[in-house]
Amino acid sequence: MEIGVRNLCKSFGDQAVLRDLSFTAGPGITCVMAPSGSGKTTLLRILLGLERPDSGTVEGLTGRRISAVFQEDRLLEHLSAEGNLRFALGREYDAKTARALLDRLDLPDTGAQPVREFSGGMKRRLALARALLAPFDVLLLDEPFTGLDQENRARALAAIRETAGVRPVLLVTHDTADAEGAPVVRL
Ligand SMILES: Nc1ncnc2c1ncn2[C@@H]1O[C@H](COP(=O)(O)OP(=O)(O)OP(=O)(O)O)[C@@H](O)[C@H]1O
Repeated sequence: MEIGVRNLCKSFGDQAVLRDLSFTAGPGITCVMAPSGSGKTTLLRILLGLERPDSGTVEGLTGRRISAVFQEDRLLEHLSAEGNLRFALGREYDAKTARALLDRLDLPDTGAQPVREFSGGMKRRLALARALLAPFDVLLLDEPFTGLDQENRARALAAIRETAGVRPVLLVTHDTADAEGAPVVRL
């Protein structure tokens, strides 16, 4: 399956944010390179159906389950790692599957410790784990490696690649290193 973005335009007042943006995202990772303020959040909000474009269309998302890592972690700070995953995944939560992924992401067992006591990188990895554990057809990742060192970035990228398989992933970043051979779309 693929996502087709066709001639997307979006302005706020007289500020054109997306100007005739077109691209196709096929199986696996497509990197969206976006300098700050270039409209990446606006693009993701349009893909999530939270914002309407002025013109243009998005193909391939109707009826699809989208899982996302947002620019902010959007975790429940008073809950533990497990509490966050249980809350988000409901009946889909499986302790063994979750632990295996958290191990892959190098997130140790933090027991009942609330997320507010986590480091930024730990929160980011938990947000990524939550997105990867949810059932999805399409994955939208907004700078998922923020706060991760090289080693953990590589682990996270490998986990994303393996989990997504042939399902489309839009990996939004301003770091060229994140592309690693994936097709690149520039905003
Ligand atoms: N609802 C809105 N009303 C008015 N202007 C907006 C709105 N949303 C975004 N903008 C403007 O559109 C431009 C692009 O915003 P957007 O958040 O999409 O960029 P971004 O690439 O995600 O930026 P950053 O990487 O800094 O988060 C910005 O100049 C922003 O001020």
